[in-house]
Amino acid sequence: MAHLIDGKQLSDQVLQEVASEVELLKGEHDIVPTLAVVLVGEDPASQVYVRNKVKRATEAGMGSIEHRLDAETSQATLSELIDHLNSDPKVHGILVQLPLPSHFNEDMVIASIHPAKDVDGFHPLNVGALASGQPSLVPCTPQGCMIMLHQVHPDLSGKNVVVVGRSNIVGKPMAALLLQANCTVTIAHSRTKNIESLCRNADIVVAAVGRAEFINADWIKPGATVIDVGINAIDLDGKRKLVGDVDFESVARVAGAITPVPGGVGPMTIACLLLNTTRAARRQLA
Ligand SMILES: Nc1nc(=O)c2c([nH]1)NC[C@@H]1CN(c3ccc(C(=O)N[C@@H](CCC(=O)O)C(=O)O)cc3)C=[N+]21
Repeated sequence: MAHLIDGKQLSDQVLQEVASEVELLKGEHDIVPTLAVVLVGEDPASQVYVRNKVKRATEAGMGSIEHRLDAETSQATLSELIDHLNSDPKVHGILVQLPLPSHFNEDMVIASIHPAKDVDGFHPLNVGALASGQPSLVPCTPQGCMIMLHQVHPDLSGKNVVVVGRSNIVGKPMAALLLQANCTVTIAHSRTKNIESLCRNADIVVAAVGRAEFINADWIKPGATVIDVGINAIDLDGKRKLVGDVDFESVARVAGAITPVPGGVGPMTIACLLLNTTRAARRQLA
């Protein structure tokens, strides 16, 4: 059986560090690092994530502000809210929950967030900084994956890594971070040829495709490390169950180390979001 990389436990460690930094910022600078979360529409899964983010922020001693807008909200109204949060000195981080309802231009919304408050790391300025090796605010999920990988591989140098998925929020920034850590990185996607044998040669596979249990044991080199970014709700005997992009049961038998779903990348994403918020707050001191 593969070693289980416990995201819940590791995220608790990160959150303890976050809580200490919050105490410092309060004691030495009299500021309460504060995250504003904007949720448009009623998507039930999004509501769960937002609730978790706010809960963890509170536990770490941080401030949090929730803005819920209904699904019919106009782009102009959302822009006004973001402008307001951009100029509010008590707000250090802004997260607009994605995806937005289809009438929004997501790229425009992301670009309207002040880069210094962009705790998702999605603003073009932060994307460019990461791509050119001057990372500032780094996307939370890839950042969490790197912390998990470092648990198993203190030195990632020279590892062959396949990232399955090329999204702006996971695949691309993940590849940039791995490259910075001196890995040899391949990004695989729906048009990739021989994707299975490609993965089978990898020391590390990062699965971020958004398809339930897509990757099975045949894709994995014995002893490889598998990071499962997927969070898919499936129906099992009439009950809602969360599964990853990896067929955990079969892959855990061949992998050397694997992250579970739930309790893997998800909690690390939230911990890194709050870490980014303290970093943003500290930079805004200057
Ligand atoms: N601007 C933006 N930034 C995001 O970071 C962002 C987003 N939009 N939209 C949605 C996705 C999804 N996401 C998750 C974070 C934590 C868990 C998490 O902690 N999941 C728990 C299980 C939670 C449950 O039971 O449903 C776990 O994996 O153990 C899941 C999903 C952040 N996202």
